[in-house]
Amino acid sequence: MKAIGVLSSRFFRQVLQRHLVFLSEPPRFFSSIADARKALDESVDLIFLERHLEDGSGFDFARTVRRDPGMASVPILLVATEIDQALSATSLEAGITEIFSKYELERMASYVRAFMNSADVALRLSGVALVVEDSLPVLRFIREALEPTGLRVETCTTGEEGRDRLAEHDFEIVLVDVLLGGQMTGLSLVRHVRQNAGGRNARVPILAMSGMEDAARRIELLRHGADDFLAKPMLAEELIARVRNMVRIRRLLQETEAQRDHLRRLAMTDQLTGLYNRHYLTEAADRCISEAREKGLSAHLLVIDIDHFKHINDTHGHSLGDSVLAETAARIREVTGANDIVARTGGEEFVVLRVGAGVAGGLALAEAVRTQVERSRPAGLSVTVSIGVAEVVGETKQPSSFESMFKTADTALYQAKRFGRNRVVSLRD
Ligand SMILES: Nc1nc2c(ncn2[C@@H]2O[C@H](COP(=O)(O)OP(=O)(O)OP(=O)(O)O)[C@@H](O)[C@H]2O)c(=O)[nH]1
Repeated sequence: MKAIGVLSSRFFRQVLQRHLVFLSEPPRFFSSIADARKALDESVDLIFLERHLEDGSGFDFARTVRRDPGMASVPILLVATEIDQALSATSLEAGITEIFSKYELERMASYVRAFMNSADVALRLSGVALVVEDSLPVLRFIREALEPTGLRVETCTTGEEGRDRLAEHDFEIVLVDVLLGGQMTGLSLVRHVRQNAGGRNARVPILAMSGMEDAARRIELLRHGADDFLAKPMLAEELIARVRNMVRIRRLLQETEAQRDHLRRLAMTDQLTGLYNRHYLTEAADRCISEAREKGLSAHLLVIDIDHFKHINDTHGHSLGDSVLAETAARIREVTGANDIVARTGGEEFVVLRVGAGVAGGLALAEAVRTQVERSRPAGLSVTVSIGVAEVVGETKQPSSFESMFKTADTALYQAKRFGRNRVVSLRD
């Protein structure tokens, strides 16, 4: 961050510097407009200014800065002893960004910190921008404006070409001209992208551009899914600022969605085993069972309970008990399929719901779980499970629910425990 201070008082320079110690490079100071002008030959990100300078007024210097199109958006911060209406009006007219009293330099430091943060974010642009525009000079102008931000710019001259590129690659942002060379207009390209919901780039930010002062067309574009509109001829600074804002908003949205998905996964998952929890099971199972009924498919619900788990805990400790739970869950996962719902519903109890298996499908699955656990010796221990199965046969179309299937499977489990454990009992729901 390159800052300059155009200030006449040596004492005030020191005061200012003390408030700006967080800058990576200290500001370069000048007391005359003539010297400060020379400094503008190199790039400058921020200017501190006083009203009265050795060889003229600070306002004149601000006007000089603003006449340079490359410096149109550089913040100019005026520090003044007294702020009144006349000073504010002249400052505004001269292009000064903000006025701070010499007695509240902490407020100015906060402004500078916020500006640095936003400049940091701006620096991090990456990815590819697609520009669909049939004028080669405009394409060149956009490329030259955007590439220094870190975006790579891909260009094409017709809507058809744009549509094909959008189907093949992910873009950070799309800039589209309203009138294009081929059959497709900018509007039809915008509609194509937005109508293809769920498709690649369906939610990419779109900035429409046109030289026509046609409000109806602008509204139409925005209605069909363009996010912003820029009139030609464009200012490079405005183009960059809008693109940065759009990309930043999209990233915020993506981050929020990722956090939401993560929280959703956490809310439906059992932390110890990674299986679904009871909350998710009760929500999803009723939906699956009623779908099975409507389609005339069978459904099997298995309630799996580790035998004498209290004894395992008491003998080997709670931590080893946890390992037994996690490994038993992994063994159950090995013999179940991607369409089965597998959950841990309580301490040492697991549930599997399978839809669409044959008549003996539930029993076979339960046997597979039982033998897999027994054979694998979770955590190096001799562990067995008892399993109760509730079966709903497809063709009968009898009404059933998760609650009633769970009750039936629980009754079957109770019988399996009573008959000596390490076995499967199946009952019709
Ligand atoms: N390590 C561990 N133990 C748990 C967890 N949740 C519950 N338990 C323990 O699991 C044990 C369950 O014991 P019981 O319900 O008496 O059943 P059991 O000893 O398996 O006997 P049967 O089911 O009749 O074969 C209790 O000792 C609970 O403290 C857990 O997350 N980790």
